[in-house]
This record gives sequence, structure tokens and C-alpha cells, in this order.
Amino acid sequence: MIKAENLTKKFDDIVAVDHVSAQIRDGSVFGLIGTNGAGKSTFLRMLSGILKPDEGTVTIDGEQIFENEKVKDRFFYISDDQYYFNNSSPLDMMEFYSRIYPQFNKERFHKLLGSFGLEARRKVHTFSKGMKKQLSVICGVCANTDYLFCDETFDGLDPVMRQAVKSIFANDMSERNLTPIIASHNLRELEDICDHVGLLHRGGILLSRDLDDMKLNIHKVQCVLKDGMTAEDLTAMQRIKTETRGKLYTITVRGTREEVEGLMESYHPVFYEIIPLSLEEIFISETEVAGYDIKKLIL
Ligand SMILES: Nc1ncnc2c1ncn2[C@@H]1O[C@H](COP(=O)(O)OP(=O)(O)OP(=O)(O)O)[C@@H](O)[C@H]1O
Repeated sequence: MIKAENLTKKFDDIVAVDHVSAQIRDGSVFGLIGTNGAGKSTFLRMLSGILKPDEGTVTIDGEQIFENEKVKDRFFYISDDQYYFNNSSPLDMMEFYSRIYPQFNKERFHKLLGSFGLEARRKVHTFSKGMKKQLSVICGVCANTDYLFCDETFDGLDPVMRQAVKSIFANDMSERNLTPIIASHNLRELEDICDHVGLLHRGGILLSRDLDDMKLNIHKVQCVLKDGMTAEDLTAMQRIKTETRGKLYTITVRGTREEVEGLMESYHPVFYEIIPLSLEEIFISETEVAGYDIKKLIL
């Protein structure tokens, strides 16, 4: 488990990360969401031991991360703008990373290059942005580390590639308990992959939740109420948001599915249906309660 406590990083008078604490459970996907400049990269770079915090600590299974040779080969950081040596080819990068990561899987590297359609001997500087991203993911996955830090990794990948990368992650999570940590400014990117999402805003964590918990305790109901009733009469329900279109109400409520169903039944509506909420809708509701307009923060 990676544990960050009170992490703070300043660049002159800019506080990039401001007393952030987080725990990253092994074998789960941790998503970090936030606008440009929110501090995601700085936070990830401290988590992965690249950057030294000004305050606070990062530990992995109780050991300090920064400048600790013993834990270095447990992390791979896929940067937003991955560095490749001048004139290098994927093969050169493979050789380079296998010196850093003794457990690097060369056989899989060749296999993945083939399935992504990347040539092993072509110069990386002639690759498109998306191809470079693909190569960085292949290097990261083949380094066989316990933790894979992905800084905006999915941006710049086309939908097919994005899906391919997600399935590689899912495979490695079940086969070898990989823990991906993914930063993105796009909540939709994280929707179907993360188990836990932290929302970073101006260097601080606004919200940090397990998606399952969030999804279990918030629901959307579409209903037509019996004559003479309006949504205002549903007093026993913890309504967060109500939209009205003619007689049809779409109501976001707190509570488990069973609780919501029980309450709806008690009002004898003409019709009701519980429909799933997207991650974006959940975040909008959660942050509105905290007094923020998330649309200004991440959408
Ligand atoms: N090396 C640096 N020197 C000075 N300021 C920096 C440096 N790195 C980051 N910052 C500042 O710290 C703040 C957080 O930057 P960071 O790159 O962590 O944000 P981010 O959430 O990853 O943004 P983006 O989505 O645009 O990549 C920004 O105000 C940025 O200007």
C-alpha cells in the first residue's frame, strides 16, 4: 500500500500540492481527477519518488519512497510527455528499461509492439503522439512493476487503443496484482476503470471516495407521481436534485437501492424506475453538496 501523508510541494510562491493525504490500496485503480494546474503531476511525481516533498511523507508498505533504492523497481511512471533518447528506437528503450527494471519482460514487449502495430527498429521521434503514448504504456506494463503511474496516459489514445490499454491493465491486475494510478482531467476517462477517485483542486483533495460506495449510496429515479402530488411531497427522500419535464420527474436521491425503492413504493407512483448515474453525475452531486460547481472544475 502507498500512503501519502500531508504532502506539500511549493515552487517559489506557487503551492502546487497542499497538505494532501491519500492511501492507495494494492490491486485497485486509483484515479486522480483535476483541472489543468490542479497539482496532479506534482502529486504523482511525489508518490512515485521522483520529486521530494517539502512537507509530509510517502511510504510504501511502511518504507520511505524518496531516494530509496530498495523500492525503486516497484514503480514505473508514464509521464504526460514521456522522454525518449535522441534517435532511439523501441528496442533501445527496451534495453534501457531492462537495465533499470531487472524484471522487465522483453518477450511481452515484442508481443505488445506487434499487437499495437509499432515497429521495433523505427526511430521513436518519427512516431505520432498517439504512437509514442502507446510505446510508453508498453514500456510501463513490461517493466512489471507493482505500481504504474499514468499521467494523462489515456489522452491522445484513440478509443480502440484506450480500450486495449484498459484490458491490459485489467489483465495485469488479475494476474499479478498491478496497481495503476491514473491522473486525468477528464472524468469520463476514469469512469469504467477506477475503483477509487480523488478530486484534486488547487493542490488540495476535495473529495476522495470508493466508486462502489458512491454508486451504492446515490441513485437516480425517474417517476410519474399520482395526481395531485409533486416531487416536493416526497419528504422522506433525501433529494439532491430534481428535474421536471411535464409530469416526468428525474430525481437524484441519497440512499441504497433498497431504501429508495421502499420509499418510492410507499408513495404509490404511477410509474418509477431507478436508472444508473454516471460518474460525472455522481461527482456533480457530491461537489454541489460541498458548495462547488464541478462543471467549472473538471468538465
Ligand atoms: N517545475 C515547476 N516549476 C514551477 N512551477 C511548477 C513546476 N511544476 C509544476 N508547477 C506549478 O504547480 C502547479 C501544479 O502543476 P501540475 O503540473 O502538478 O498540475 P496538473 O494538475 O498536473 O496540470 P495539467 O493537467 O495541466 O498537467 C501549477 O501551478 C504549475 O504551474
